[in-house]
Amino acid sequence: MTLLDLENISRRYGPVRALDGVNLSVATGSRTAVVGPSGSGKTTLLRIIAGFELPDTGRVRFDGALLADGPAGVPAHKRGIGIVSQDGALFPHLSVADNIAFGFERGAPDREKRIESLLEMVELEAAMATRRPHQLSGGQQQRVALARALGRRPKLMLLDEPFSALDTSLRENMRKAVARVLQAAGITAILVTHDQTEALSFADQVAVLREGRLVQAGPPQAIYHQPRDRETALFLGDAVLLPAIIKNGFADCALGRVAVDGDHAGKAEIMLRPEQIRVAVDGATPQNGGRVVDVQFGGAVCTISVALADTALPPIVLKTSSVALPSPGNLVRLDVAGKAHVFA
Ligand SMILES: Nc1ncnc2c1ncn2[C@@H]1O[C@H](COP(=O)(O)OP(=O)(O)OP(=O)(O)O)[C@@H](O)[C@H]1O
Repeated sequence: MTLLDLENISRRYGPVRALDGVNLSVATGSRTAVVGPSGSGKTTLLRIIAGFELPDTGRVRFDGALLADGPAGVPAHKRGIGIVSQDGALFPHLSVADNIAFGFERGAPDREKRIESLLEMVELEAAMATRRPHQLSGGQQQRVALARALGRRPKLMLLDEPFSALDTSLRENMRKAVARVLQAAGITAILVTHDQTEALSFADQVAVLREGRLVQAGPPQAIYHQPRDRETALFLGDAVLLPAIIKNGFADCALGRVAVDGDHAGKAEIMLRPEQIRVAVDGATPQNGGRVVDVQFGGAVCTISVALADTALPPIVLKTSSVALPSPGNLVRLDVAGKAHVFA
């Protein structure tokens, strides 16, 4: 079932088209991640859903109600949509408990019990309730911000880069914790992030914006392996791009004969994710491999550049483990796993 439906949303700021005809559906109970380069319209989209901004044209439907129809709309505080921002935006002069209870309806019964259960939900100790925000770590502050937003019992939670101020390991823990909490509470979520890995691991739908347009939306695996175009492919991760001739489900390219998706025939560009190409130091011949021209040791994941035989293409960049790492000058065998993607 659809909880949120964005229909042809456009928004301009003077000459800037922040959003241009965006259509997006969000299913009840799902997690959507919105990604895109800086200035592509992510925050504007979130603010339009929250009700802090109204579209120039287009409709926002939420839970059976029309929240915005062009510049006419329901105000943010009447939408029942929660939001957690980058800095958490806690009230510095209020205790954790008072911050959390801020969202409760006036004279709410069971105040203390609800605070306690929200703290538990976001995995914070009850003893934290009396602290002030400045006495908490960044991760703890974000958990309180999430508890405060959950306290309003929203059907939809908007997460605007809520992990970006945290360091890498804490980020990952928080992302998992937030996903767990939202799932347990049955709350639909939309996350805006700059971090592609975060988007791909958090969401069951990834929406890619570019210059105010929705380029592609779909499950993370599909977006990653079958991106609409070269730009989206490179935005979401490293990619090996090769010219090829396609025939009967196979591509002839500088890596030899490679299975491809789709039913394209003729000249095309194909894409492989580097992890689809296995590097072996044994059994290499010029027909099934290439020569290592550069090795970057990186601990668990190392990067090697390989010049393919009989081609003027620049060396391809691959990832490999530090075990049996080749050296520059070695001839290596390259085996492709899975199918290459063809840009139609
Ligand atoms: N209030 C505003 N007035 C004028 N221009 C604006 C305003 N808000 C956003 N813009 C412009 O609209 C475009 C989209 O901005 P938006 O903040 O939505 O992008 P974003 O994808 O969230 O970017 P970032 O990743 O850098 O946060 C940008 O070109 C921005 O400069």
